[in-house]
Amino acid sequence: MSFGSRAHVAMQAYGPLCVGIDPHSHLLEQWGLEDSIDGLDRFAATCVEAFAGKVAFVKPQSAFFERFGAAGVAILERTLQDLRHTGTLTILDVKRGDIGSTAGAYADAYLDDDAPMAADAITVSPYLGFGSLTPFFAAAEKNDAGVFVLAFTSNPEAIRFQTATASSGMSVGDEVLVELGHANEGADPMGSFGAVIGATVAHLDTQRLGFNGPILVPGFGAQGGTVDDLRRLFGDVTDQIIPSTSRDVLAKGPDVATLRAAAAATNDSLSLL
Ligand SMILES: O=C(O)c1cc(=O)[nH]c(=O)n1[C@@H]1O[C@H](COP(=O)(O)O)[C@@H](O)[C@H]1O
Repeated sequence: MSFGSRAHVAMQAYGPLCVGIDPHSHLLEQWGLEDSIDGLDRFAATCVEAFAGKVAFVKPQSAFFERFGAAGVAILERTLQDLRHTGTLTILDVKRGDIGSTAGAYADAYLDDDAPMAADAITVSPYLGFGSLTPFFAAAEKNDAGVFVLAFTSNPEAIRFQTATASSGMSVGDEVLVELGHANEGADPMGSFGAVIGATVAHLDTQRLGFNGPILVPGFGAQGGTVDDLRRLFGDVTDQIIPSTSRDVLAKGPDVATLRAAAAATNDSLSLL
């Protein structure tokens, strides 16, 4: 089944929430863990225990694993493998993007079903041109995986760049959404090629949101995005959105039941959308 279909099923079963696994050093400390490989290992294993089979999506943030070098990356690999086939889909947050031939190697690393680091979906950056992402789309299609392309990100610096006018006359971010519409054409109930749009964005042209794909919405929670913001920004397409929060839920750890309850409460708050 395609990633878009699997995402649709998971959202129906568990609600739309994505919980990010972002092992910040201050969270490790807050959980009574050392800022070390052993601490990272315990943190990631606790997240898997808390969220596997309980939420639709989990999004490990690669940077927090990479900071420990190869040993950290090995823990990321294990985390992704432990989440496979639990009903919870993995979105590996790596924000990759490069010239096409190199993009192909990144696609092999993360989207090939047999790769040690295989995820259900990854985040990618379109700033080498939307066309440079073709190898990611091809690999995703072949492996029933998904791709989330940065469109309007949650950080305050983004707006000057992503709302700039491209040579097409559209903003850079809108061009990403239009291209995603082409990539998802004909998919039912939802395509596998998504956008990343922050919950903190001031304004969105809702006409551009009908691109028939999932919308990953970080910035919800710790960065200030609220359920009201989701309603304001995504009005007619709230059934496409995957609100994502990391610190807001993770701060409730390390107790597994408390983490689970925090994710469930957040999912409940989203049922009002
Ligand atoms: O691609 C992302 O997930 C992402 C895009 C974006 O626009 N903003 C954003 O915060 N993120 C990621 O989402 C997570 C947000 O974490 P919290 O602010 O703790 O919920 C981090 O891992 C960010 O790297």
